[in-house]
Amino acid sequence: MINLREALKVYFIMGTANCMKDPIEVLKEAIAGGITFFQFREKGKEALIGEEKYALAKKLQSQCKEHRIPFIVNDDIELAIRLNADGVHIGQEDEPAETVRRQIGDSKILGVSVHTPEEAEGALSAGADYFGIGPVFPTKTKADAKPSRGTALIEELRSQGIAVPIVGIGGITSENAATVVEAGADGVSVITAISLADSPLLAAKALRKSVGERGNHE
Ligand SMILES: Cc1ncsc1CCOP(=O)(O)O
Ligand SMILES: C=C1C=NC(C)=NC1=N
Repeated sequence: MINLREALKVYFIMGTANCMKDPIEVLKEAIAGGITFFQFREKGKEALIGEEKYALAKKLQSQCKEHRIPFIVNDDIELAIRLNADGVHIGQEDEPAETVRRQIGDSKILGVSVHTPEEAEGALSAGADYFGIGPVFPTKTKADAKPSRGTALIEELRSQGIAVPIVGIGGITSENAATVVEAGADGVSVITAISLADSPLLAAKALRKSVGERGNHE
């Protein structure tokens, strides 16, 4: 099993809706820039479905495999199982985490979005391997995102002694990423900071640097 806390440092999430360029090219550059974890999140009105979605996911998964980067699927459990993906990420509105854990088995990674201490409690008892907490900062990428709450919940969970791996998400860039990690997150999860960057490579590099800096605060 990988060291999830380490792997969650720079967690890139994307689907066709988040890219202007070819998603395969965007992921190639993001990997070259140093992302450490990838989630295929195909959502929105023009989202691919069926065999087209599967074919793109397979190509993105093979790029991740080549560079030993965990490949996670958002929401679509069936696709994750068909691909033998490294895991899935689910929200509170999806199937209950207990059900998903049973479907994917214990060796796969289960990520859960949480917005309150109660949701965190529930996710933990369901066997979540990491939490996605956000939106930390305002974001336009997820239309139905809840109001941004900064790092309050991350700090609250850490003060309660909850040690589970956590990534912050929502409006994160290389400018504000360090504050998310300083608040107690193990890493940051981004969509547009990388997917819409002129150079996804340089964007990933800058994020890696800003997250890695926590170690240099000695
Ligand atoms: C999927 C998701 N969940 C909470 S905010 C968000 C969107 C994050 O996108 P961006 O990194 O572009 O703000
Ligand atoms: C909504 C989300 C929250 N967090 C993560 C890591 N992924 C998501 N899709």
